[in-house]
Amino acid sequence: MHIITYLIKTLVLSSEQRSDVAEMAGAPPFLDDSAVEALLPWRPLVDAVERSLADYSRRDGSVQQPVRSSFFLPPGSGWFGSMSAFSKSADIIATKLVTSFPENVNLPKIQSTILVHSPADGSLLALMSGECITARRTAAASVAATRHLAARSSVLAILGSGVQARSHAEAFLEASDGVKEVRLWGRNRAATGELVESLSQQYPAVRFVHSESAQLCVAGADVINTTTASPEPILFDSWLPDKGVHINAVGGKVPHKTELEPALLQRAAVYTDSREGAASEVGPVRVPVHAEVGELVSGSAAADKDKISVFLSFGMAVEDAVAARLVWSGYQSSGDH
Ligand SMILES: NC(=O)C1=CN([C@@H]2O[C@H](COP(=O)(O)OP(=O)(O)OC[C@H]3O[C@@H](n4cnc5c(N)ncnc54)[C@H](O)[C@@H]3O)[C@@H](O)[C@H]2O)C=CC1
Ligand SMILES: O=C(O)C1=NCCCC1
Repeated sequence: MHIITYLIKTLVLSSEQRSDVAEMAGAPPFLDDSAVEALLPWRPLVDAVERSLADYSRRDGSVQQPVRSSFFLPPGSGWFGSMSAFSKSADIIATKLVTSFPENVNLPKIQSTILVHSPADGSLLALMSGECITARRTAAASVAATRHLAARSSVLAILGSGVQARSHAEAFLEASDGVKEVRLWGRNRAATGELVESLSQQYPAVRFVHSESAQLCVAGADVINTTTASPEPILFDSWLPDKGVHINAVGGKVPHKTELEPALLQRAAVYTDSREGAASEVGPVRVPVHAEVGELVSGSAAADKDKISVFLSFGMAVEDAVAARLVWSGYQSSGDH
């Protein structure tokens, strides 16, 4: 449904008037999260995000993406970010307006809307709810990084039990081969139990473990995904071996990466999505970046196999753009307009 149409229909008009407005032509459609979810299959998304990382890292103009602008809202509990990118290969411009309100109870803590523009003539093509895209493209970036950095993905550990925890479990199970066991630990025991139960029903062939502690969860895991909003470290250096583990560090206190103990970051080989993004948001612990994941994808840099690897995922607008392209193309060919 068109967003202007929707707003007018639901807020102002009588039922007869509503059907007249529904016929109004030319307004860009608004795709809500259930529409987006139905048009965003995992494997094409992971492939598209992986390619977007490589396109970005080439710095050849095929991706235009300024560092996102953001600000905190007084009294400091909220954050607003504006992130735009053009992707030549996806032939799209996308702008995501995103907020983080960690104290929200009845609303998602991360909320967003995406505006999709045509690079051919600048017209506004569509508006999309950004929550599903954010959940999925972030997990897709972790799967893409894991493809290039992990020796194995047989045992997966996920710290956290929220939106990103679920999307990471789904992304690995849908788009990564060889996952046999998924362990989950979350500070909120009840929410973690519910997530384990729900995933067990969704993927009956996979072994899910509700871990008693974060340390037990990560012991012996091949891939660790940290997906909490914790402002303090939840993953510690002494818990992990010298090498043979890959970590996707996704969460933290927005916008900084705060989930990993500094000693762990300092001894790991650190990778990121964007050096510029990392430089503006990494927080107080400064570590050298070995490579961007996109450089690994394109082969212009090689992974350091002698160390634990950490992918510091800050989130990039070009990931939203290629996800929005999949949704938009699916919508156009669905006949649902
Ligand atoms: N890198 C990226 O591109 C993106 C990163 N994020 C970040 O990922 C994190 C998770 O986001 P969502 O899953 O959407 O949020 P959510 O609110 O659905 O889940 C947050 C999880 O963190 C846990 N948590 C909160 N405080 C904690 C603490 N002090 N110690 C341990 N666990 C704690 C909660 O129990 C919950 O399991 C956030 O930090 C968010 O900013 C979100 C979207 C994109
Ligand atoms: O890239 C994103 O989208 C986000 N990144 C940091 C936290 C909020 C959402």
